[in-house]
Amino acid sequence: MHQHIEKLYLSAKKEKKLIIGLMSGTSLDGLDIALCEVSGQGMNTHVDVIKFTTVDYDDNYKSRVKRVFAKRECDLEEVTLLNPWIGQLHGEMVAHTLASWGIDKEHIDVIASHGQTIYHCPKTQHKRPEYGNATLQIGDSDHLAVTAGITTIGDFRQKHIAAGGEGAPLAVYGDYLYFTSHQENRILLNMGGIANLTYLPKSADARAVFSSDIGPGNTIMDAYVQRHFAPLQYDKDALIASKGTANDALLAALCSDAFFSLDFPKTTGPEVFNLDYLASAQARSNTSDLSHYDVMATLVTFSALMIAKAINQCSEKLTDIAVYASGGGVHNPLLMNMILANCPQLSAIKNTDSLGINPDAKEAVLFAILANECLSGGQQRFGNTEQGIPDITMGKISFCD
Ligand SMILES: Nc1ncnc2c1ncn2[C@@H]1O[C@H](COP(=O)(O)OP(=O)(O)OP(=O)(O)O)[C@@H](O)[C@H]1O
Ligand SMILES: CC(=O)N[C@H]1[C@@H]2OC[C@@H](O2)[C@@H](O)[C@@H]1O[C@H](C)C(=O)O
Repeated sequence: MHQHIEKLYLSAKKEKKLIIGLMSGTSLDGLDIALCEVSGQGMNTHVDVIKFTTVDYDDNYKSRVKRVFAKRECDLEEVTLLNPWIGQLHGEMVAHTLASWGIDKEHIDVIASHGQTIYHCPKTQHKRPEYGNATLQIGDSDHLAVTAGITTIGDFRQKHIAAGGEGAPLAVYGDYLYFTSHQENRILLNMGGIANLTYLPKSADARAVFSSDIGPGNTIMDAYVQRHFAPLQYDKDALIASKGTANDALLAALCSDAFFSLDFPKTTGPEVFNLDYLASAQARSNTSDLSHYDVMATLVTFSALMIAKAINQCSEKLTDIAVYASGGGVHNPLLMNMILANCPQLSAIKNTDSLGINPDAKEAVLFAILANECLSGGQQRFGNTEQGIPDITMGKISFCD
């Protein structure tokens, strides 16, 4: 037997594994690295996040990725060069982080790598009947594995599409396995660049759960701040938006996109919700001369209203429901207060800290759970392909030499 297959086989049988979950999201802020001790599988999965950090991307990374990120047209040579370059960079980031934690790579069973999404394109978006759903993550895991010297499981989204899904949100798998409660109905809300939610009724009926993207979380706000308030990268603590007033006409134009009328589950990305989307809404609503502060106030209201609408749609069927938030949006007080104000059935929105997972680490933990399922799971049945949850094992395995 090949030594790597044998090592993986032994890892798969272990009671507890050390898995590094990696997430590089649509905000391009940094690489989230979660060192997780994972035990069990399926509904018996247990995760302890032993260490967590975000390694910030420098301007060089951001500007290189932005040349191709969410762009319909770009230089194909650039994409080809970025694919190994990001994989190597992520490998170096993991190696440096492990060294700073004083942890030997030999103790790590596998890395679970999301890669960097550069284009997401479900059928509802491209509307070309000859093609199916599609998404592209780069930062190839062979390069990551060789650089870090650790077996890496990556490219999780393609199997989801191959089995009939849109390649996202994959959150439903981890959320169902880790956050399902028999005591309360839950919504897990994540607000990164794009906001999404997972609906987890306490019946724990796998055919009733689903995850769906909602629309923008921070992505348009971040892009606007980067263009008009450089060198700021985002509206820290909503200091900019708090100085403005939301404009009703612009808000109505922003909320009118057909995406918001589609049923759950659905997916989207910065390919749709970007500065061009904002400019078009401003042109249609005659609000192109609004102050930057008023635009920011409108954008945060837009995100909050669409998120609240999605929560309200989920809670229609259930009277008591608890919402647990994660992602960088939890740090935006204006966003959080506006969501709560528009969900009259909720007395509070907690964050996933209260369920044992740091809200900034949650997506990286998800990929550690998916890697654990790839190695030791595979028995969980959702019976729910039409809700975007095919019963599949995701991830491709890259050995380190
Ligand atoms: N203190 C803060 N105040 C306001 N916003 C904040 C704060 N901290 C983080 N954010 C927002 O959170 C964003 C990062 O969120 P996160 O890391 O969850 O995104 P991501 O994982 O890249 O996105 P996605 O989940 O869509 O892939 C920042 O770009 C910023 O907009
Ligand atoms: C294609 C892609 O990278 N989508 C991301 C993005 O970021 C949030 C939202 O859009 C979600 O659908 C997804 O990530 C999370 C981790 C998911 O798949 O659940």
